[in-house]
Amino acid sequence: MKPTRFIDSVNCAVQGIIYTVRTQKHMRWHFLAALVLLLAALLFRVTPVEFMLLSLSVSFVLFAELLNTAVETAVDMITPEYHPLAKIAKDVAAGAVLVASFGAAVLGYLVLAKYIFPLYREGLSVVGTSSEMGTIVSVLLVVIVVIILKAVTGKGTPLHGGVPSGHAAVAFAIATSITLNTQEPLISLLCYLLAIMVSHSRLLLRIHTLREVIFGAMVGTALAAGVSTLFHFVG
Ligand SMILES: Nc1ncnc2c1ncn2[C@@H]1O[C@H](COP(=O)(O)OP(=O)(O)OP(=O)(O)O)[C@@H](O)[C@H]1O
Repeated sequence: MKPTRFIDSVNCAVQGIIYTVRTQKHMRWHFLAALVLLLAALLFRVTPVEFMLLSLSVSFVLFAELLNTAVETAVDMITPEYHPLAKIAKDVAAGAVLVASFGAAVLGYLVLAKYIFPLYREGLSVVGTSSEMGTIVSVLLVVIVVIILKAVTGKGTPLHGGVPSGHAAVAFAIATSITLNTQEPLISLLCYLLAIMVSHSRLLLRIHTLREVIFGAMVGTALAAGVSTLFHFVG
């Protein structure tokens, strides 16, 4: 039955939001990100203008995801079978979510960077700045540990498959070493982004499972940070 009262219309709108949260895992991630952003805004006591910008970007992402779900549902109602036009409609709607999310990430970074960076530098000073020698040692150590682990588990070759992912381990070790060498948050962020892309490619090529890649990333990060801490306290 069509709603006639305002309160019934509001109820329908809330039901739409609940349906999206229940059925779309991306919406649940967006809500989680919104919660984290809200807590960060409270914690760092951002200015009213900054809060307004953060709220706008979060609302825009949620708005785009709701529209995406509406488009998907309408398309499924018209044609549950594969259709090139259905694909275009769904891909464009998903593109809208991607653009909104990217914009929110850039805005979140620009607003929160000045609050987070000092804490970030303080945290890094505990581990210490990696020296040239420390960087070389940690990358070599990662390669050796990966080969040993692959030999012990009996799966994969040094460059292909097995536990853990050597590419993920080395990529994360390099990203960690660069982070400790430069102590520059943006450079660090970009390096970890590259490490994630390298790791993701191993999943796409079906050479490693998600677990192997995550384990590799953890081994690489832990060894690079560990070697740097050792050099920091011994040197
Ligand atoms: N009927 C269809 N015809 C052609 N392609 C389709 C059809 N249904 C889905 N697809 C393709 O599959 C993709 C995912 O569509 P789906 O309906 O499964 O959305 P989803 O898994 O909720 O994805 P998201 O919310 O991340 O966009 C679409 O972007 C589209 O490329």
